[in-house]
Amino acid sequence: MFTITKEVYFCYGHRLMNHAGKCRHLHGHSVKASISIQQEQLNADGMVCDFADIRACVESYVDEYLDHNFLLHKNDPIIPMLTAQNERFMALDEHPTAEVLSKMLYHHIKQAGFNVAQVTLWETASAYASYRED
Ligand SMILES: Nc1nc2c(c(=O)[nH]1)N=C([C@H](O)[C@H](O)COP(=O)(O)OP(=O)(O)OP(=O)(O)O)CN2
Ligand SMILES: [Zn+2]
Repeated sequence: MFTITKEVYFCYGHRLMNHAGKCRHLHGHSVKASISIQQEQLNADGMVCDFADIRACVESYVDEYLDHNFLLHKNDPIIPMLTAQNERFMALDEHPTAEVLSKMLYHHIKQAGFNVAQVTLWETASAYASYRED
């Protein structure tokens, strides 16, 4: 089994509504997503797939939904204020944690046809979450 990994960087603002500590306040992250693709066999070019194809797939999703966006739970009371100010945000059914965001990226990449093994989202230099389906 071969596995390749591509890293993509972007940033977002968010808050975790029910967090007991500082993360319930509005704040932002400059993050790294690490996307691993696996295949039993290499293609005719000797690759699992081209790193550039992974980047294009991930960046199209990131640019549309995540990068420089504000990620909020759908029940966050700040949403009406952002709407009134014509500010950009995305309301999620789940809390915008690193776990949830790595799962969202995983599903997009899988739906695009890649044999994705795992997505890891580094939210800070010391904290990351991974999603995979075994
Ligand atoms: N399981 C999770 N825990 C936390 C998440 C998360 O997504 N999943 N998110 C946050 C905050 O949004 C943010 O990521 C803060 O994380 P933390 O590691 O506490 O950040 P710090 O830089 O302050 O931590 P240091 O220990 O000072 O490096 C919180 N928890
Ligand atoms: Zn955070």
